[in-house]
Order: sequence, then structure tokens, then C-alpha cells
Amino acid sequence: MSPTREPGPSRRRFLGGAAAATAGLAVGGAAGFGIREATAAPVAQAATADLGAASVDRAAAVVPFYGSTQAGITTAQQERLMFASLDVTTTDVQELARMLGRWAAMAARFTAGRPVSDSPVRDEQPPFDTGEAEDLGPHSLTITVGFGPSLFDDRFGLADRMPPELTPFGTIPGDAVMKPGLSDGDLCIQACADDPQVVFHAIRNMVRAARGTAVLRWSQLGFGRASATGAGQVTPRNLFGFKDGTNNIHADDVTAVQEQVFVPAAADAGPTAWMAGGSYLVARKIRMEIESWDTDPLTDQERIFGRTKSSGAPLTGGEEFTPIDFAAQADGKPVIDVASHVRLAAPETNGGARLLRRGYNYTDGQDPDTGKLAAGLFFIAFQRDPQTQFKAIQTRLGRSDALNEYIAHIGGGLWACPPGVSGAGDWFGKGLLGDLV
Ligand SMILES: C=CC1=C(C)c2cc3[nH]c(cc4nc(cc5[nH]c(cc1n2)c(C)c5CCC(=O)O)C(CCC(=O)O)=C4C)c(C)c3C=C
Ligand SMILES: [Fe+2]
Repeated sequence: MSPTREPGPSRRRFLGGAAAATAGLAVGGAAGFGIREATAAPVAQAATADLGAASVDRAAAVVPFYGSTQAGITTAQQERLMFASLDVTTTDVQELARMLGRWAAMAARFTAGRPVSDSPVRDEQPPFDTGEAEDLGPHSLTITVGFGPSLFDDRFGLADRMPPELTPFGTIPGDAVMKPGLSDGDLCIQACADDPQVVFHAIRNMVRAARGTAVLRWSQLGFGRASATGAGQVTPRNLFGFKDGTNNIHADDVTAVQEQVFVPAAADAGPTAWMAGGSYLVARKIRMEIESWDTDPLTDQERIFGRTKSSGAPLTGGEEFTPIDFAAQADGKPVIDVASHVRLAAPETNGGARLLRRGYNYTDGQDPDTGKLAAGLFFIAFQRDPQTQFKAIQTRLGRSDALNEYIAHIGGGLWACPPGVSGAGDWFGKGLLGDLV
């Protein structure tokens, strides 16, 4: 059965109170109420009538959901994140596919500023939509879905469809204190937007629609972008106060995006051909020892990164975007320290490997055991091959980075984000599961 066809009784039971809403989604998807037909503007304009023009524009801004690649990768990075990792609880591949179909239909609606369903709610039913984003507008919401290595175990017979790029890293340098409860998961959802309640609403309702098929394993809120993904974006600062994202892959660098971010179609890809147009997401929850950092002298902070704190310029001179001169010497020593973060992370020292970084600053409040701020960087990077990109770079950083004294990787994971949803009737991972349902 097609995941976007109207559900039978078992799905209604499994969805409980939201059954009619998601039934409406499935039928509506086939009938074409996706973003191409929908216009978010009336919703957002009505919702933000009391705000200034700039706010209205920002609230009403729509990032198209349908496309050959998923949104939320090269999309100009939004200000807010909610990231969720889920474990699949069913062994029925049809149920899994139906859920991914519901997620696609919901994502099409949410990114257009629409609720779960337009159907009227009967008084004796729970509302189809939880409601907290009703007056907000889409705020450039993107929803990006990925599949973890554990989805390819023996539950669904997918082992031969797992790309070698998705092989778990094992314990690499810097991973000694990773917490299982903050790591991995069969599925991930990255929701990004310029409003915190919009991203929360998207994840909350998608987790709700997964009930009976998948459960939340762990999640993370990010309060401010810690990267720039477009040439026009101002480079933001991380919680150590440094500009972060200067040498990132920017969306308008077409060659880098093609060569480093998206999986190309390959004639010999065989059972892993479903990943053509996809990208691999690596997430790392990196705790930053803010209180210790704040006692470190400025010159040492700048030595650690290899860049000037105020302007972001390399210590070898120029302005923020001046190329770093790794060969420069002063007093017989390299100007860019051999243990500096930029030297060890640079493509020049990693066989040309680069990452499209899309991380967020986070805080979980205060650590009750230490009294210190529980804060850091929720690092997210997209790439074509995480084995030769993230794993290779992190192996060098984990061994020698001067920054390691002030950070600890405490969670994260690796997911394969399939290509984009092409239109109504398509769904996340149809190329992976479509012939099994
Ligand atoms: C394995 C990949 C990386 C991890 C983990 C990582 C953690 C991390 N980074 C910063 C701050 C900065 N990183 C910067 C550059 C940079 N970092 C990585 C990779 C990882 N960082 C790369 C590939 C690069 C680009 C290197 C280059 O090509 O020059 C910078 C400099 C500014 C910039 O280019 O973005 C900063 C600052 C923190 C705080 C952190 C963990 C908490
Ligand atoms: Fe970095």
C-alpha cells in the first residue's frame, strides 16, 4: 500500500485522536495541497498584523519544501533549531513507510505555515494540531529527515541497502565521554526556523504522529546559529566569542556543494542508489567549558583557534576572509600554531576534505552537579562521505586540537538524509522503502 494512500483501520487505531487529521494529510497530499498549491502568506500576514513590515516578512518567509534535495542543508541557516532522534518501535515496514508519508505531508504543510489539518475538529476529539504555532507564520521553517545506521539492522531487511558511508565510526579520538542516552537513533529530524516555537511545534507534532511506530530517544534545542551557510550571511559567534563559519561551505559555492555535500548518482551504486541527491548528517553535542575558557588570556584563546577574536581574521593577517597562510613563521615558529583548531581542521591538512557546518549554540541551563553552565555547540555538518570528511577531520582534532582542553563531545550521531521529496505522493525515503510496501 502506498504510504500516501488513505489509511485502513489499523492506522486509525494507531494514530488515536489524530487519526482523522493525518488521514486528511494522506488524502490531501495525493490531492495536491502541498506547498506548490499552498500560499503561506495569508496565514502569516493575518498572524502578524500587529508587527512591523520586516517582522511580517520574516514571519511569512517560506523555504520551499519540495525539491531534488532536502531543505535545511544549503538553506541559509535560520536562527533556531530543534533536533530530534527517534527509535522505531514497529517491525512492520508498511507502518514505518506510512509514518514517513505522514511526516512528508506534515512537513509540506508546516513549512507553508499551515497546521496538521484543515478539517473541522469535533468537540469530543483532541485537536488535530497542538496549536502553539497557529499565529506565528512559517519563519523559513525547514524539516530535514535522516536514517541512522541502526535502521539497517535485521528488522526491515535493509542490510544490503546500507551505504558503506553510513558505517558507525566506533570510538574515535574525542569520543571517550559520549553518552548513549544522547547519541544515535534510527531516525532524526532537524527542524530549523527563525522562531523557537515554530521548530518546537514541528517536532512535537511529528513525534505525536509517530506514536506506535517510533518514539523520541533524545532531542536538543539550539538558540542561535553558530555558522553561516550563505555568502550574504553575517558570520555569527559561538559561545567562546569567536566568529564561527568563516571558512564554511557556502551555498553559492556550487563546486564545493557538488563535490563535498551531496551524494552523486553513480551507475554502479546498486542497492544504495537511493542516496543519490542525499547527504550525510553528523551531529555532535559538544559541551564547552565556558568558565575555564573565560580565565584564558586573549592571546592564548587566539592561538587556540588561529584567528583574531574580534575580527575573525587569521593570525597571519588581513581581514576575516583573507586566506590563512599556514607556512608563515615568526621567531622561527609557525604563526598558526601546530595544535590550532583551524590548522588541524583545514582542508589543506585533511586531503581537501571540507564540511558544510550548520551548528547551533545551546544551553541546558546549569549542571546541578557542578553549578557550571551546561552549554556548548550543537555541531551539525553535512557531507557526501562522513568517513573521509567528518571522521577524518575529527580524528585529527581529537588527537591534537588545543581546543580539547575546553570542550567535550557528549552526544550525537550519524544519519543518511535521503534526497528531497519531489512532490505530493512522494515521501522521505521512498527510494529506500518504496518497493517493500
Ligand atoms: C570534526 C569537525 C569539527 C568539530 C567537531 C569542530 C568543533 C568546533 N569548532 C569550533 C570553532 C571554530 N571552528 C572553526 C573552523 C572549522 N572547524 C571545523 C571542523 C570542526 N569544528 C572546520 C572544518 C573548520 C574550517 C577550517 C578551515 O577551513 O579553515 C573556526 C574558525 C572560523 C571558521 O572557519 O568557521 C572556529 C571559531 C568550536 C567552538 C568547536 C567545538 C565546540
Ligand atoms: Fe571548528
